[in-house]
Amino acid sequence: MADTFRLTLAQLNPTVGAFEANAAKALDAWEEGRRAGADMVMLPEMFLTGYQAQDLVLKPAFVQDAMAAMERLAARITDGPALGIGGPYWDDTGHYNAWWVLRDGKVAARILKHNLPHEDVFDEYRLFDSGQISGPVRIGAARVGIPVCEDSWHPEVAETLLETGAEILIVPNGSPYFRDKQDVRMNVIVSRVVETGLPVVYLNTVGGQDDQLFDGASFVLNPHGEIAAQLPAFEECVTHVDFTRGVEGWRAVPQGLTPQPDAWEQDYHAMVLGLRDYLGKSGFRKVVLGLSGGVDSALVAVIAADAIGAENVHCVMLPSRHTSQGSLDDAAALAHRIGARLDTVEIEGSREAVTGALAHIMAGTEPDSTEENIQSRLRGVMLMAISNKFGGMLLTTGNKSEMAVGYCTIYGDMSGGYNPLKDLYKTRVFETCRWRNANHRPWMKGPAGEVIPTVIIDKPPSAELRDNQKDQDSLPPYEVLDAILERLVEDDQSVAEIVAAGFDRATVKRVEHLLYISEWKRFQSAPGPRLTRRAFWLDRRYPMVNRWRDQG
Ligand SMILES: Nc1ncnc2c1ncn2[C@@H]1O[C@H](COP(=O)(O)OP(=O)(O)OC[C@H]2O[C@@H]([n+]3cccc(C(=O)O)c3)[C@H](O)[C@@H]2O)[C@@H](O)[C@H]1O
Ligand SMILES: Nc1ncnc2c1ncn2[C@@H]1O[C@H](COP(=O)(O)OP(=O)(O)OP(=O)(O)O)[C@@H](O)[C@H]1O
Ligand SMILES: NC(=O)CC[C@H](N)C(=O)O
Repeated sequence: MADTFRLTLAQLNPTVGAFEANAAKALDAWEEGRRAGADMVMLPEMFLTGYQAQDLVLKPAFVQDAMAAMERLAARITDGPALGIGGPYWDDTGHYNAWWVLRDGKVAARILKHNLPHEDVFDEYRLFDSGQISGPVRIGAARVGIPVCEDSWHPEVAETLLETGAEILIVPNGSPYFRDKQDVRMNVIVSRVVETGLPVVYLNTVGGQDDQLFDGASFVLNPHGEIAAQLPAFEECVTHVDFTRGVEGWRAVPQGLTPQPDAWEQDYHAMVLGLRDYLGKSGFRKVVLGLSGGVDSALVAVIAADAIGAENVHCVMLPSRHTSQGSLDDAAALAHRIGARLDTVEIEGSREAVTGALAHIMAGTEPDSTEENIQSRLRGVMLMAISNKFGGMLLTTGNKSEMAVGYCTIYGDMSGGYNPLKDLYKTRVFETCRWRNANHRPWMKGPAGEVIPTVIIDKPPSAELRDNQKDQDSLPPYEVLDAILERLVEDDQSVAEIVAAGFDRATVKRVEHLLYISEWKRFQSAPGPRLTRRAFWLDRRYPMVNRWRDQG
């Protein structure tokens, strides 16, 4: 019997619901594997339907369609390697998240996911039944055991596979990104390697789906934890891994390891890919955004230029009487540096028209945030008109600090279809601008160099909705605000714990209050790429009506 086994890893980007396009990608990878003499070509979890398909997999017509597409794909897998690919499977016993092994024109095996994730962004108890643990499958000279994603996060499935004769573990994944997740995965898989003494192949999906990013970064570990292959993060890649059998069993032949990005590059790439895929997969090619001369819209414009090319980014400066010359100059400099179109639309005339029309109702009242918000909403009206007319999606720019405390105007600057900064705290916005000015990568479509003028990064943030307004008039300094928010949101700390860590109690209570009273705003906010374990959406599901406050 041959003592070699060649596995093709297809770290590819599917689109939810695009069965034929996903099957075509799988088939291309299979052809590539066949040309390379592979024994098996492997695609990620639920690749045929795209992941996560959420409640679509509760719909009989969707699953029937997917299973029919799978049978059609199977019929084409002849005279070549086996093809492993994820897709739903329903029978009389239940509804499963399955990984299908196609060979010789038919379905050779279906591996049913046993452990269903039901934390953070996952709700698979609601969507699937837990499958019986399947035994290993013989492919060429090797018996492969197949834990499906979450199955590899617990010892049980891998142990059973070892006991039933598995020689190599291959894990198809739909593992969504959060910052430094790769370290978490590596620790999990090292545990499986240590427990079983088997080589483990970890293949992840790549691409954006709504708010979630799948970062690829697939890898292969040999017994004793040696990394034999490391694929790129956030990029598609098809590669072949050879295994040879020696006296100690199968080992992957080590190959070149793609360097992995640091946390700043990970987040930046996640924001770029998240935007590119959200636009591309929803059928958009262009964006429009309000460019204020401030740091948030500057970073969003650069992310957009990197995602879809500056020629597809339409920046609009919408000055009011409170807009400083500095803001006008800074917006112009930014647009010039990235090479994007910049138009100017004055809002002063329409502001006067709106306040005039309301004058008889507002008579006797004092100016307050009402008048400030009208400016913000007029910008939304103008920008949405440009979006409607020319077809670019409006990007909104509120960072995580602002979204957390509701420091943004509903139906005003919150207007827009996607928000690249939604999960990035303001202190990280500044740092990310500096990182992008100092770094350029081949996957960035925008220009290299100092694309964001340092004056934009260094000046005190201002909404410029009234004269001499600064964010710090309404909010604690961002270093303090973000530190408190991180403890409240990411770490679920109590008020007492935060105060014990040295923060002023009144400030902590104020931030807690603002966080809770703006839940409704976030409910109505645009989606954005998930960068942390606690993004505002599926990771953190809080009620909008909530009178509880931490008394600590
Ligand atoms: N629980 C709830 N469910 C449903 N609606 C609720 C609500 N609580 C208040 N509301 C409604 O929300 C309204 C208040 O919210 P909203 O109209 O957004 O206005 P509001 O939050 O009062 O003011 C906007 C804030 O965002 C700041 N800001 C910062 C940066 C940029 C920008 C910008 O616009 O460019 C703005 C601005 O300085 C101001 O502090 C109320 O009139 C009330 O009707
Ligand atoms: N004068 C303006 N021209 C164009 N867009 C504007 C203008 N002012 C605000 N906006 C839009 O509204 C968003 C909220 O901006 P604002 O300046 O009020 O607060 P910010 O959070 O400091 O954002 P930024 O750092 O981008 O200025 C901006 O990012 C921008 O998209
Ligand atoms: N799709 C899954 O089963 C996810 C498993 C695991 N919790 C992860 O995030 O990678």
